[in-house]
Amino acid sequence: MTLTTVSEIYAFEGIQGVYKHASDVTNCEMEFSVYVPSSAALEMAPVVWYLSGLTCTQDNATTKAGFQRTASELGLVIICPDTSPRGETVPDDPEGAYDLGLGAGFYLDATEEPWSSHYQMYSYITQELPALVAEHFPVDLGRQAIMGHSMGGHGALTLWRKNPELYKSVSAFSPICHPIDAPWGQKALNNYLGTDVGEWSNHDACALLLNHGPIEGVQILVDQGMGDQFIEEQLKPDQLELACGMVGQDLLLRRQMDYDHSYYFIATFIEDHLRHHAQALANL
Ligand SMILES: N[C@@H](CCC(=O)N[C@@H](CS)C(=O)NCC(=O)O)C(=O)O
Repeated sequence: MTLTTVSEIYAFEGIQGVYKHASDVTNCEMEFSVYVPSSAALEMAPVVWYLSGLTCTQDNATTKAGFQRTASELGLVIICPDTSPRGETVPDDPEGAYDLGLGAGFYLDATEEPWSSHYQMYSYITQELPALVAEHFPVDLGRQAIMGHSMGGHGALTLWRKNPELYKSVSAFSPICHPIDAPWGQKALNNYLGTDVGEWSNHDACALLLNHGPIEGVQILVDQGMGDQFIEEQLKPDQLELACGMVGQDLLLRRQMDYDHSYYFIATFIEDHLRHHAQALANL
């Protein structure tokens, strides 16, 4: 599969790159970023996938999360995909709202028209992009972790719980924990998957845990700012805590006083998340 380099910049002795490629899965051109630490020249590196939230591209986390210093120290490759398919032919929210369509792929495979021909972000992230990355970068796909923010936190938790054999470690900032019970999630699931609420539960972290049980030996790390304006209506961390408690899933939910939903919050704690993943991946 062909890859085009958009940019490559030297950072903390590694390379922060942005790349684009034609995706057969999302049926359009996609961009993503990869940070490769210098240690990957000697040994294939473990990978952390970072899934972003509503309105984001690969660029937000790459330029604002500040992960490069710790990734370099720990020898982690960090991959930031885009949050949706892109381009003139890709459908968007009819009213131009930020919570559906472009920038709002919700990390699932849409089954409904007009979304299904492009909005296949689940298959893109779990299959097509890893295969492409393995062809072009020094990555050990036997050691993968996944994390994300908000909609990307929902993506990280659901992709992990559906694929524990792929992702050996998981964490999230301010995740949408229970999308079937939140306006952002209900709008997206209704549009992308149709009205069958039974199907929605395959894309809801709380429902997946309750229906399929815990993953032994994995601790979920979640940071949630208590000054986040979306906490009550959209994010519902208490629901995740309840679901984990009910099934015996190990969860470290850190309620961080005063922090909001922004990248300042993420930048403050991302080092802890990368150390959490490095430790889990080192034990494999
Ligand atoms: N634009 C929305 C909020 C969108 C939002 O907060 N997006 C988060 C993810 S859910 C984000 O990361 N935004 C981009 C950024 O801060 O760089 C609003 O005004 O209510």
